[in-house]
Amino acid sequence: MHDGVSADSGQKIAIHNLSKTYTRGDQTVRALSDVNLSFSEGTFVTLFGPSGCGKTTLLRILAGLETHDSGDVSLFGETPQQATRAKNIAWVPQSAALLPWLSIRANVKLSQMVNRAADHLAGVRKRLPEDADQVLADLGLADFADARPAQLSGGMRQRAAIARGFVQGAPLMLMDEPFSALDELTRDAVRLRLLDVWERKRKTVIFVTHSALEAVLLSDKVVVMTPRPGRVHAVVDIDLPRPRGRAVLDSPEFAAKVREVQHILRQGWEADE
Ligand SMILES: Nc1ncnc2c1ncn2[C@@H]1O[C@H](COP(=O)(O)OP(=O)(O)OP(=O)(O)O)[C@@H](O)[C@H]1O
Repeated sequence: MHDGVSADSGQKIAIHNLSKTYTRGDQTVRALSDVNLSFSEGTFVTLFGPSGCGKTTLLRILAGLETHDSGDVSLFGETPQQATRAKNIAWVPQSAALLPWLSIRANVKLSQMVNRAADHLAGVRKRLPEDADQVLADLGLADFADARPAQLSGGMRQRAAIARGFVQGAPLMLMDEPFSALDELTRDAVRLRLLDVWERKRKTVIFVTHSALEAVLLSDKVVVMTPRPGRVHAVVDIDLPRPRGRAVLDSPEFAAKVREVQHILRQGWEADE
């Protein structure tokens, strides 16, 4: 365990002294206070903590969807707004948000086509091609590529949304509790699919969750956040070997790491009391 570190580099995600206050009427909420984090490319990072600790606010700032009051964010040398304009961020939302009139394949390829068109207009180098059918197959959707979203279960639609994120070819994927609407069994299965595809592609991912188990299973680093004001309490390295399949869920090392993360979160709460 170590504190969040600050650094700035074109090869990193670097967040330095980031603060954000919301104002509603005469009330203010300090959603984020002095957040410092730094991650290298290809890291799977989870923002973990209870409701109201600023996870979504931080993710939305990284995505260029929310402003911040002070501090700096560098996404591989770009501001969030520059990265968004250059289509260098893929956003995987809580609900799949697929276009109902398009097939799953067309949904997944749409953002890829939009991104390529944007690259062409901007005169920038083409991004690495991702084979949409292969990514759909990797996520267990090969037989549903021609189906419409309404013909899929919730878990399958969420897998399609994840496939769309990978296929976009953006170097950074931001995932806002993408499994929160799924039942526990489906959630387990989709987590393992995501893990499998990510371990082969190693994109930089920042993932929001309330679940210590999910955070430990997926991540290289778990950012433990505490509320009032939202801030980083600790960054925990998850050094469990990869690839991590279903078997890791039953290992004592996994259980110990989940307990460690939960304990660190409780310490953060108790320090506030
Ligand atoms: N648009 C807004 N206007 C005012 N306050 C807001 C707004 N968005 C978030 N907040 C407040 O900022 C704080 C952090 O909210 P945020 O949604 O980022 O937390 P979170 O950790 O993602 O919570 P959850 O896990 O419940 O989604 C909370 O106190 C919340 O009420």
